[in-house]
Amino acid sequence: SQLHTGILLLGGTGDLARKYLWQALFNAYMKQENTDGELQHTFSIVAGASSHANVAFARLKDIFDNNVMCSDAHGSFTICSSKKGEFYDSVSYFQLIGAEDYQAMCKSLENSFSQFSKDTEKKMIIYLAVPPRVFLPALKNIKASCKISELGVSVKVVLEKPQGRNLKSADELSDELLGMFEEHQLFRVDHYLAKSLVTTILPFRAANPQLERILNRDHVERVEIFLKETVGVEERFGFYNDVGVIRDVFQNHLTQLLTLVTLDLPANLSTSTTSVQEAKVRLLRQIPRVTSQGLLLGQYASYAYEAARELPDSNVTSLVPTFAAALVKVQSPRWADVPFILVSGKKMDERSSYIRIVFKPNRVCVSGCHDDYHLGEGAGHAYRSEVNASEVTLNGKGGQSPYSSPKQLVFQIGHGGVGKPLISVSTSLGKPVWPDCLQETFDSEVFGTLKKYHGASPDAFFHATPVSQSDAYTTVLDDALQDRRERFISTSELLLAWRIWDQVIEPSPNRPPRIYDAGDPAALLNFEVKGGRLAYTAEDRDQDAGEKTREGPAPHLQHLQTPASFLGHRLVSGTRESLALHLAREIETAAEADIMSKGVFHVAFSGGTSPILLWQALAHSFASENWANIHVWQVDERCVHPAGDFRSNLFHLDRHLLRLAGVPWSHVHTMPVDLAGRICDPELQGARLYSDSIRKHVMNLQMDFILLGLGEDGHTASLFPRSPTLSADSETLVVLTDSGPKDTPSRMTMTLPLINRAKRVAFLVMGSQKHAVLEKLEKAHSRTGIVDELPALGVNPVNGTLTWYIDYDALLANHYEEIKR
Ligand SMILES: O=P(O)(O)OC[C@H]1O[C@@H](O)[C@H](O)[C@@H](O)[C@@H]1O
Repeated sequence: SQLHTGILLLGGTGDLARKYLWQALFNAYMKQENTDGELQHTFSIVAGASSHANVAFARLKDIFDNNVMCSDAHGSFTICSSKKGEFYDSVSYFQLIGAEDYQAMCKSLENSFSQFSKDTEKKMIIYLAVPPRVFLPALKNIKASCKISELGVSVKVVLEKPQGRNLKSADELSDELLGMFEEHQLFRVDHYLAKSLVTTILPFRAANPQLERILNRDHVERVEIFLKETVGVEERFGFYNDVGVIRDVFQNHLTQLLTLVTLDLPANLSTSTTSVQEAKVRLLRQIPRVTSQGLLLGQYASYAYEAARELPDSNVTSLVPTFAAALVKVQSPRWADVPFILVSGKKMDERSSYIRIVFKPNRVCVSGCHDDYHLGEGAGHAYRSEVNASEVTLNGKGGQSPYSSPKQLVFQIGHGGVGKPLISVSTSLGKPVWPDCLQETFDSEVFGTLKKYHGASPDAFFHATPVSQSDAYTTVLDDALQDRRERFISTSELLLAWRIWDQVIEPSPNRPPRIYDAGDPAALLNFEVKGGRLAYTAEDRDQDAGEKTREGPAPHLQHLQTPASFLGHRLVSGTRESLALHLAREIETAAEADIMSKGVFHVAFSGGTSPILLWQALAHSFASENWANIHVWQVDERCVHPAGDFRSNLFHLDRHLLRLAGVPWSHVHTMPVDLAGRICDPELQGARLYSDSIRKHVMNLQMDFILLGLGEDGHTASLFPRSPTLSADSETLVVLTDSGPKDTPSRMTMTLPLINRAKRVAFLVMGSQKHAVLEKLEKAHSRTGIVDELPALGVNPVNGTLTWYIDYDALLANHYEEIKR
């Protein structure tokens, strides 16, 4: 008999298709080639996207050259290479924009199906690897234009995430989809379910009834489900900034993993296709919604800085979480009160994804307790069913006590320093039965030099690795081709999973994420489970360990000797993130001292992208009661409408500091560049008005802290080379200037005499593009009359201090790049 499958891949030139789907399609194509079975299975493949065919084919060619590979599994390399050519030639492409494009595409599909006889079974897969806003319009067009069901073709739709933004929108989307297709035609992908190790979880459980008997509240202390990544958002800001970590991985991957270890096993796993989905639905119904008490959020320190470059128009970056930890409960007789701790983050100390089931200690230790397992501080206590002492350590391997490890069952899904995905069972739990899909393993290839694995020696476990190491998308496609639904998400599952996260999904200024440094050397994210709550263990400020790492270079740079001064003034250097945290800390200390002695602190900020990290650090760590005594000023401002123009310094200051920190508006002194809608009109004397405010509020015209930046041409504030404003007399505090780069708005700026009266002045200089100008300053600074060329050299506080904060990129440029490598 014969089977023909037409695959329509929408988003065929996109990121997902490039990274995974074309390879998976090619694997499926080769698999059919290698099968000598009776069934003759042929494919036709149509790709669709919004780009013009010329552009699309160039991309497809590039994908086939660089991303689609022949491997050992494909047999002879020469044959495989020629098959790859054949496969590529068989792909047709359609630019899909309007209805007529869909009609042309459908015609071609219909033609390819009509070539087959009545006896041929015909199937079609519509794979939607496109942003969700395209799902419905694309499907409606296909429904309207393609008459394939009339040709006896059965249709399946494969959908990627995210499906909705919250419960309501997911519900609406599902309604629309179910208006067009039957439930059994919808294949919602969660690629985690198709990871090789994850596919073995249920068979492993079924093969081990003795373990199944202890997978319950009487025996399980807690379950940790972790997905830690070392990468940041990279080139995906457009997607991620709208989504955040909870929508990105909690609602789907982590929730799904939770169901796999907790669902009641269906009686016969292999015979039923829907019973796993049904068991998951029963389980999901027993999970109460996650509340804000059970949730911690974080954002890596350079996120807003990077996002501001990628998405200059967005104003929500400050609250988007890139890290979260959540406490989930399953209110069933089997699992009630067991804490499920779900954690995921970008830019973490290691890449690792796993489910770790920690069993309760079952012995009472009276003496020699150092050999016994315990969770928290103080040995000697034994059986502990409460979780209030369980601290979850995110920084460093496994975060165990120095004592011997607990009994545990670990599903190491990926990475974590081990060479293969593994199921690992503490030897003290007895030897498990490995079903056919797993094979026992213990070799140096797996553990390399790793001494500790989830807090114990690797040989304290029995380990097995999946026999099949297929990549997830190959499995996804294979399942869809074979109509296997158990690893896809049903509509009920999807909606129940959204329900769990619905209350905590929207970022809120009342719950700003904690800012952490990449890799979190200060262990700022470790937390405790206290009753029904999660709480960070480390204070954001005042912690010794944190202090050290914030001030010193990152570990791999410890041998890096940087000078202690620059141009005769104090120099602080570090990575971009550590520098921002350090400077924030110094501003806080200065503010606390001044508020204590005179009740007020006047700080003036420059604009640009460099201070964003600093503002973030200040907004999230600075005690809110202090803001009541702080006045915020602007060093300079561009002549644009401040409210909606991202060129405005105030716009960024507001987005990353003022609105988050709750600075009282009466203390925010914005430069009056917009008076009654007239922008920097000299007649209205905005500069004089700002000078008057300074005279009114600031004793002796002495600002307590002025933050300056440095331009590549040597400018600072808005004092540009060869500008008449450089020779302002000591009574002129603020001026309008149009001496900046051509074609940019003119500006309002503080003058050198005002800046030089300040108590503390800081230059913040970040990025390798600033290296050359720093060298220029060094060479020129002892020359006289140079300020006109390099205005930054005119900054010399008369009675105050000057500190240079320069990040490694700016200070060391290429040399730093080499060291990092
Ligand atoms: O562990 P994997 O397979 O690399 O998957 C993790 C990825 O999963 C994706 O679904 C998320 O959108 C990404 O943000 C995340 O990086």
